[in-house]
Amino acid sequence: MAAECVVPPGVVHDRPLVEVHAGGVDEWVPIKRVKMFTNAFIVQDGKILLGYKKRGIGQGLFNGFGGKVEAGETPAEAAVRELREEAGIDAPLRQIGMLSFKVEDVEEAFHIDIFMAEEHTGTIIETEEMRPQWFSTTTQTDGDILPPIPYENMWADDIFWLPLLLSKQKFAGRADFNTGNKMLKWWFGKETS
Ligand SMILES: COc1nc(N)nc2c1ncn2[C@H]1C[C@H](O)[C@@H](COP(=O)(O)OP(=O)(O)OP(=O)(O)O)O1
Repeated sequence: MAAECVVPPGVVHDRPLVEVHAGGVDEWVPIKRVKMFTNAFIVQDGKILLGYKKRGIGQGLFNGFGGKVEAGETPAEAAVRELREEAGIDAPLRQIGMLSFKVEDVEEAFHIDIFMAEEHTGTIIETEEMRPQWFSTTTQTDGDILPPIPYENMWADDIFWLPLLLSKQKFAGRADFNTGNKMLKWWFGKETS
């Protein structure tokens, strides 16, 4: 019999999920309030566009392009706006994932809708917030020009779910962090096809 899949509190999903990675301490920290964010990735021609965050949350790390969902916006509208603001481009974004993060001593949990597109229009530019850079999504060979995805310089959760995004599998998950950005407990799952 298949093991029961206990989806953590705060993880919003329409369809059944199967566990892919889980670990850490026994209990989830209770979530009282949630703040909505977006994060968007362009994946095309064997490469992924990431941005080096120059300020604010996640400064000094590479991430997708995104930010807070503003009043009156849908997450999809916010994702398009943030991609344009942070990288100067437009893309036919579609939602591929949902993540919930609770950081110790931060009252509001992060609810982040994750988007991706396989094409874009416009010229990629460096902005006040982000320095965009392409990375290779393929197995490295000596002839590769692009560097591999810099997981060592990204949020600790990314290595658990970014491979699901790259293989276009819908996913959801949660991680609880301490104030030093160390993951205390985590769970990531993908939709059953
Ligand atoms: C805790 O783990 C996280 N992992 C990942 N992969 N991404 C995260 C994590 N925590 C936050 N993020 C993402 C969510 C957003 O895309 C950004 C933060 O957005 P920001 O605060 O920069 O939002 P803006 O509206 O752009 O902010 P400004 O007020 O600076 O314009 O990080």
